[in-house]
Amino acid sequence: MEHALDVSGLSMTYGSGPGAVEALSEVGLRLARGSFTALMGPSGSGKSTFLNCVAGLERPRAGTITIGGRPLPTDEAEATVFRRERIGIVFQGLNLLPYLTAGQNVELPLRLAGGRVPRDLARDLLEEVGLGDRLHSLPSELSGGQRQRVAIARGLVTRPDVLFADEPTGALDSRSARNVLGILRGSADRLGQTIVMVTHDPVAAAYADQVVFLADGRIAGQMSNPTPEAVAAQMTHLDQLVPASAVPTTTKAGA
Ligand SMILES: Nc1ncnc2c1ncn2[C@@H]1O[C@H](COP(=O)(O)OP(=O)(O)OP(=O)(O)O)[C@@H](O)[C@H]1O
Repeated sequence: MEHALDVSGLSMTYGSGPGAVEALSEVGLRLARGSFTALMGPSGSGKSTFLNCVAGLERPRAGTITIGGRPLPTDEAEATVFRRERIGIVFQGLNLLPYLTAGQNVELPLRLAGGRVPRDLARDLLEEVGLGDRLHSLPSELSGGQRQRVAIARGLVTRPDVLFADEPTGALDSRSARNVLGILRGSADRLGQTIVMVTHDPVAAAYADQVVFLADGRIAGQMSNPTPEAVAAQMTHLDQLVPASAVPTTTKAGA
């Protein structure tokens, strides 16, 4: 079966010599299409490094990354095009452009890719995230949670093979966070969108089909059908987990 994301032997080292930091060692992961995966682990365990590598923003030292059945290009220019067309990104640093409306922000990845922008696409996507009436609003006129929902709509606009989200609810109050998580859950269920979300929050992780745990740059465990209680318990025992011997291969819930 072709996976939405297939990563093997992913290793990443920062720096060189005695001060080198091995941020990822031999990480492997396979994700089924339409699956929603939470990536968790202690601070410094390699979560951001993993996301940056698989999203083509950083180049790993070793390993292969296949997205939607196609290898992530190693050439910088080709990787940029691949990322624009095949990968959705909702990262902290990638804020909305303040002088563009919500609708224009959503359309931006398609415009940058030089593609035709279907007339009602931005409105439809904003409706999908509950903001159908804010097409013409500037980011400054929206709440933090609403801005995050626009960022998700923008991440979905190219119908990417995988949507990567880094702490998408980190800065939100619990009501807005639930709203955003419900939208991610709905994108997986209704649109068949494959999602990988980094989070520190067991409640957020429980919205996913499965949780993959990282510790010291290695896969340290996997949990299907997570509950907040089970995730929290696992997090407190992460250092005692035996590293997973097989490559975690996730399936969609109930699949
Ligand atoms: N640009 C960099 N240069 C040197 N070391 C780095 C760099 N980025 C990350 N690291 C190191 O790599 C390791 C993994 O970092 P990473 O940011 O991926 O962890 P994380 O799990 O995302 O942490 P957090 O939850 O705190 O965001 C850490 O030891 C970190 O100090």
